[in-house]
Amino acid sequence: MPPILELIGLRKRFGALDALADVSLSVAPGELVFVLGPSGSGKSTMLRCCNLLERPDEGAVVLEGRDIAARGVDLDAARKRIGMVFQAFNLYPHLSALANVTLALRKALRLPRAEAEARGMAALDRVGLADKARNMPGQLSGGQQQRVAIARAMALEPAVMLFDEPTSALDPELVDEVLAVMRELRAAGMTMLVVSHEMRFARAAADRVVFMDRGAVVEQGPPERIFEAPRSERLRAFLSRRA
Ligand SMILES: Nc1ncnc2c1ncn2[C@@H]1O[C@H](COP(=O)(O)OP(=O)(O)OP(=O)(O)O)[C@@H](O)[C@H]1O
Repeated sequence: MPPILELIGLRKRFGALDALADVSLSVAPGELVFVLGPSGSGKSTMLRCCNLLERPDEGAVVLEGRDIAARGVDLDAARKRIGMVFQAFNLYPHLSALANVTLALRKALRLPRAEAEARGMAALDRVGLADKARNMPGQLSGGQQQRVAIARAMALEPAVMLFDEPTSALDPELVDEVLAVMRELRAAGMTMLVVSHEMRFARAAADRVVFMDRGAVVEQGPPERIFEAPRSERLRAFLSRRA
């Protein structure tokens, strides 16, 4: 099957720093690719290049067969195909859980209110929060807020979902409920690119683990190979620091 998302030769500099040195990565439909690496290795920058929140200096971001990093591409249209979930949930505090989800549907997809609400309720139901639809974010736990953010991204029915440290802002006891929702999404066939430090999740749910260091993909493979038989010295050192 052709990749749904392909990064080809991405480079990104911030001043003198090569945040991405030459990153290529392809993600197959339905695949969950887990990205790990030390702080500052370029994981977030790579993820943000996928939806052009950062514009790469060089390289292509091929989404569903089209380079969306090329000049003249309608970025709004391309971004509707990519959902993103951030470490900070970024919900509007003055809008209910349902309104946070439907706002994107009404603005981005221009759905009529009734249709947006029906789709929004279905998305909240999938993350187990149908009964909290009318709650304001302040009336939800951090884990519940992140599940609303996942519902918001998912409701757009994107081709790919990007997760940037989705559980890092959560109290430890709330992490599992968010990871469980992500596992269900994967089981439902969603294509996911996940930057996280949750190694347990990588072992249990990733199809492939990608190790980045100093702006480059150093090593990648199935989780059991990456964790049990790392090949590069840099990955071995990284894993031993985290053991
Ligand atoms: N907007 C920016 N301006 C300048 N430097 C930046 C910018 N964004 C990222 N960087 C730098 O680029 C490098 C890669 O950052 P990035 O956030 O992609 O790393 P990361 O692997 O996601 O790190 P972490 O695990 O700490 O989130 C870092 O040295 C960072 O300081």
